[in-house]
Amino acid sequence: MFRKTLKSIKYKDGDLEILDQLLLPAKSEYKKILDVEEGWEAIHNMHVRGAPAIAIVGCLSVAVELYRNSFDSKEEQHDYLTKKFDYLVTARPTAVNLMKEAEILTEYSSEMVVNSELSTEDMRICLIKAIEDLLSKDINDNKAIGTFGADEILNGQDSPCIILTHCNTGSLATADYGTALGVIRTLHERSLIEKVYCTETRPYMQGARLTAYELVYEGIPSTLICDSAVAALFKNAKVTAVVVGADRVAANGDTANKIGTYQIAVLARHHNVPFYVCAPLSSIDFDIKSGLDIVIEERPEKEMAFIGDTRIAAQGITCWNPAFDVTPGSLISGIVTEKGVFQPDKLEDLLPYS
Ligand SMILES: CSC[C@H]1O[C@H](OP(=O)(O)O)[C@H](O)[C@@H]1O
Repeated sequence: MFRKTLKSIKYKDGDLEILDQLLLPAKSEYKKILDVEEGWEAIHNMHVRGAPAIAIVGCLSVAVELYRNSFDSKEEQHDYLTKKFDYLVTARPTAVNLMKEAEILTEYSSEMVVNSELSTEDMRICLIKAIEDLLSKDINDNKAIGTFGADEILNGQDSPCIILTHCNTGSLATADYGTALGVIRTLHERSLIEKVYCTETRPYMQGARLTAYELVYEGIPSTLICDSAVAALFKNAKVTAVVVGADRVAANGDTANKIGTYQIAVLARHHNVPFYVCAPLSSIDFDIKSGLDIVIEERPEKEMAFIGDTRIAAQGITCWNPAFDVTPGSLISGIVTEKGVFQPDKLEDLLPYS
């Protein structure tokens, strides 16, 4: 029986399962994550994907191990945690969220090592709780992004919107509700969506397989388009705004996001369509000055040259398969975060929150 769900992550008391997104939309099956190694593999092979979901599943896979283990000292526990996160962050290089959460948790752990009032067991319990809290924090952040983004797009008007989105930034890319797709959900909750257009998003097909699945599941009026149809859409439809996610935002507002985002931003500028990046603060990397310094992951040729087990590209052709591209801040109308909407060149205003 095909049981529809949008819950990308199921977690309770040290038991972790992920919705296997390589099987969607045909199959809705959960995959157990029994340790950090399996967490790394699920992220690296994209059984789970999406910058926030990657961070949450990575951290929860550490919580799974902390649940099962006990330690002879706080120093031993800190070393264990550090080694696990050093390994996890190698699963995929572009999204910054997991790296940031790893830094925060490792810092928290080192503070507990020197806190004589805390036992080794206290430290283990505190670390597990800090990781488990990421789930509810992500959902709350996404709801705030949804509200700020919807208010920004509406700009005081109350006429239904036509929105274009790229890739998947919904419940399947986060703990729930989503970032850019969270803005769409908020507009839909206010009955202010006329139509959502989502791109297929080759080659992993996040749009056709995941975003379309979420939009249909929520009953949001929507249409799927080829990645190559965006210019024609802007020419033929009055698109109110484009909303996309982010994997890493540099200090100057340049944003790495799914491949194809940059060309949509160029087209949006040409057609005077507002273009918004929607992302939590954990996607902003103030240590990176500009998009030039963002590492862009290249995925295996097979993911581009095949659909399932069927080869679609001519034998012998080489493929270039970057998973992301960088949109310059100059093409971004605003960066929608859980703290509000910020101009790409004014992200330093977010530093007090970071
Ligand atoms: C909620 S941000 C999701 C972000 O991650 C996606 O990449 P991938 O599917 O390869 O993990 C895409 O860039 C989305 O914008």
